[in-house]
Parts: sequence; structure tokens; C-alpha cells
Amino acid sequence: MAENAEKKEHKLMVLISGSGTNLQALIDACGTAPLENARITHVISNKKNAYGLTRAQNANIPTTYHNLVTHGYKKSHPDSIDKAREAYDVDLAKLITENSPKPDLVVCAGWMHILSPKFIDALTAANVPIINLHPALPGQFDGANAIGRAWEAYQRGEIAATGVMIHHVITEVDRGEPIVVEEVPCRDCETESDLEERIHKVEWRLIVQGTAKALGNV
Ligand SMILES: Nc1nc2c(c(=O)[nH]1)N[C@@H](CN(C=O)c1ccc(C(=O)N[C@@H](CCC(=O)O)C(=O)O)cc1)CN2
Ligand SMILES: NCC(=O)N[C@@H]1O[C@H](COP(=O)([O-])[O-])[C@@H](O)[C@H]1O
Repeated sequence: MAENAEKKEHKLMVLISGSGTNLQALIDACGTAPLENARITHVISNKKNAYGLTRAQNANIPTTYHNLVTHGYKKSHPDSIDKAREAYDVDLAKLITENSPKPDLVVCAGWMHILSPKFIDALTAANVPIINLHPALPGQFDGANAIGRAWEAYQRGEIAATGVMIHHVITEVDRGEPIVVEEVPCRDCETESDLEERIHKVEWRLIVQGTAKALGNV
């Protein structure tokens, strides 16, 4: 206990858009090695009905819903979706950097919004690193629906395996330096949802490992 007490607390902010099973893996892992000194201080979702918000509330973690449309960004910039997205991202960055406590790390855990350079520059200036969970191998199936595209590529005989990675977030989507990577071999006569289920189980482990590694715990 004395040793833990000496270690600095690591504050995590988690961005989600969906069911939050990876958020739940982080919630369950905080307080024990390798996240013995980590605490999730805030969860932000861009989807109002994201069950991950319920998971956070059940764990007494403050939550914020921040949406491009319902919060008027598109209405304020009717002629430019890029300007609307930038304004949204500027406010998202403020939500993260100007609310106390400022996090030590932002974890994108199923966060389905492409972050603009304005957001990334703001967090870099505030010295808050960002990592992301992506269900593919580095340089393979960047972007959304990576699992579905991997399953289809296997059916076409183009790949033998897919995987999961946790990577640093840069402007170029899913091209940041990998932190932890695990291959998931594809299987014959397996449905897409079977592959998805196997991948999710790897994600729930890697999101903990990758977060710990990004914090310098391992
Ligand atoms: N600048 C970056 N932003 C994000 C990264 C990144 O590496 N750099 N990682 C993604 C997460 N992600 C894949 O891991 C991802 C999420 C969403 C999309 C996408 O096409 N989003 C669409 C909206 C889709 C939807 O609402 O269903 C969009 O933003 O227009 C691509 C990749 C997080 N952001
Ligand atoms: N490009 C990122 C991406 O596609 N992420 C996907 O979103 C899911 C979120 O699940 P969750 O909300 O249950 O954690 C994850 O399973 C992951 O495959």
C-alpha cells in the first residue's frame, strides 16, 4: 500500500460512441496492476444513446454528451462542414483541457469521430497525449468498419490474419505509432460476427495493456 501511495495518480479521460465494452474493461482494470494508479475522471460521448454513458454513470464517473449536430455546430456553420467540425473539436478540446482535473491521457475507446488537426494541436499544446483502439493491424483497414472489411478480405483470400492495435493518435487516421499490436488469425467457415467476438475479447485485454504502456506503467 505504501508503494502505491507514493506513485502519482494517472487521470484518464475516455472518449466513446457506443456500447462501451472497452470502457468497461478500463473501468474494471483501474485500481489493479498494471493500472493500479489509474482513475477515469471523465467520459465523453458524441452519441446520446451510447450505453457506455450508462456504464460510466454506474461507476460514478462524470459524463458529457457532445454532439456535432444537436449542439448547433452544423447550424452555426451551414456553409462549411469543415468549419463546423473544427468548432466542435475546439470545444471538445476545451472540455478536456480546461476542466479540472486535466487528464494525463485521453483514450479513444470506440470513438467514431475523426479528430481535426485543431483538436490534436490543442491537446499537444496542453501536453495531453491521445491513444486509440483500432481493430486492425497497422496500415491495414484504416477507418471505420475495419472488422467487416477484414472478414471480407479473408473471404477473398487476400489476408490470413487481422488484429487489434492501440496506437498514438495523429491527424492521419489510424496511422499513429503503434503502442501494442496483437494479430488475430482468421478462420475458415467463421461468420463475421464470430470474428468480431474474437476481436472484441482481444480489444478488452489490449486496451488495458496499451493504456498502461502509454502511461509508462509497463
Ligand atoms: N485524427 C484522428 N482521428 C481519429 C483517429 C485517428 O487515428 N486520427 N482514430 C479514430 C478511430 N477510428 C478508428 O480507429 C475511426 C473512427 C471513425 C471514423 C469515421 O469515418 N468517422 C466518420 C463518422 C462515422 C460515424 O459517425 O459513424 C466521421 O468522423 O466523419 C474513422 C476512423 C478516432 N478519430
Ligand atoms: N475505428 C475504431 C473502431 O472501429 N472501434 C470499434 O468500436 C468498437 C467499440 O466498442 P465498445 O463501444 O463496446 O467499446 C470496438 O469494438 C472497435 O472494434
